[in-house]
Amino acid sequence: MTKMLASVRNRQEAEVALQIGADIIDLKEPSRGALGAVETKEIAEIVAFVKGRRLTSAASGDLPMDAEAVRAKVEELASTGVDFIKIGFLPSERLADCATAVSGIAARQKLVAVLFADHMYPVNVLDVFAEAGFHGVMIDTADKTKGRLLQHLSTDRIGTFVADCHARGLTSGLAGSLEAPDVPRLLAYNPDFIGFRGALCSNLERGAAIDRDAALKVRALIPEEQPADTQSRVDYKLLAARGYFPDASELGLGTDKIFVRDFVLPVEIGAYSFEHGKTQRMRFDVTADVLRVTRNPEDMRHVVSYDIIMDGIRSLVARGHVELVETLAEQIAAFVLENPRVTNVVVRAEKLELGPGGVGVIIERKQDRQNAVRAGERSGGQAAGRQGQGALPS
Ligand SMILES: O=C[C@H](O)COP(=O)(O)O
Repeated sequence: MTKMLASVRNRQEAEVALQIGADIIDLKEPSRGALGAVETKEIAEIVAFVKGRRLTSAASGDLPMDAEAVRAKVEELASTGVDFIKIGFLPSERLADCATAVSGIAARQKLVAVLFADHMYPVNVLDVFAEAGFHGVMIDTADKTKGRLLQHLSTDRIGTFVADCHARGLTSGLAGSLEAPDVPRLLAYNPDFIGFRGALCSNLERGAAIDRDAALKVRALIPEEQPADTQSRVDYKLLAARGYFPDASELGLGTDKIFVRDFVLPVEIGAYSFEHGKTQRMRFDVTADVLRVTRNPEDMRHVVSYDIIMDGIRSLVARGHVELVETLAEQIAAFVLENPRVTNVVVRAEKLELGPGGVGVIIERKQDRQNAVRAGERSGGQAAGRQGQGALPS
């Protein structure tokens, strides 16, 4: 399951992170940059205060790409007893040397490399960290004034990054001025953790103190692991009030329809030879019946995001040439129905360049409850198209 990482700057904030149930308490001083370090002595004190109740991590500071400087700082942080050390890597011809310089430490301490979505890296960058024995790799943004993670990387590339990490035995993390609506979109790709600072503060102001209510809202968007015995005596109403919807059909609130209309994309599609090796415009309309989970929808916990449908269509289209519109329509329907809250979906897939008007297909598919429960149990997330290489800007 995906864990929630909360970046805190001191013990008071660590206490709030503990109370709201963050899975990883990450020590970072936001006024000192994207990976600003908290004083080492304070890190040790906060780790002692947390006392194993949660995982802890610490940011290394914005280090120069100098092997000895990186090694010395990481060694210093390892003495604090923190579970993970996050080390920022800027693109540099010395990046591999810096990673290798801490491989000895990686044998006894979990190290997480942080790459920045607003920088460009060589395509083999994940291999460097896997070979140096890193525990994981995380993408964040370096310049917090220049947009959210999803403004730098498409969900498709994020999905590829997560899959590429997993293929190398690395855990994967995502962060970068994330906001609440980003969360379900990112959960769909099953990253190992998602990290927040700004979203935990009032008005998304990452330099301000953590706001308990804002942090609780983010927490509620990321399903928590339930103790094994909760299944038999689960109270759906209570869980729903806390933001978890293991089986929304139990709530008896019926369904609403969400839709994506006139979504036009260039697609490699067609059975004719003249349709190969090029794209043609297609229009997609999708309407999904979604089980309601509350009478008063107020935030992202209560909805199925139409962004996820658009992300899914983009990912499926990015897989490459498809012969038939029927095939693509089925794939879109299957993807939408992977969400356990969707009971029915209508997909209209239309080629726009073959006739005087559009040509295509409309299909309607229903949820198979058995499959829905299995899909929900599997991951709590859904994603289409996790293929390809080079997820990071290169
Ligand atoms: O490690 C995660 C970060 O602290 C994210 O910070 P941010 O949400 O302000 O970009």
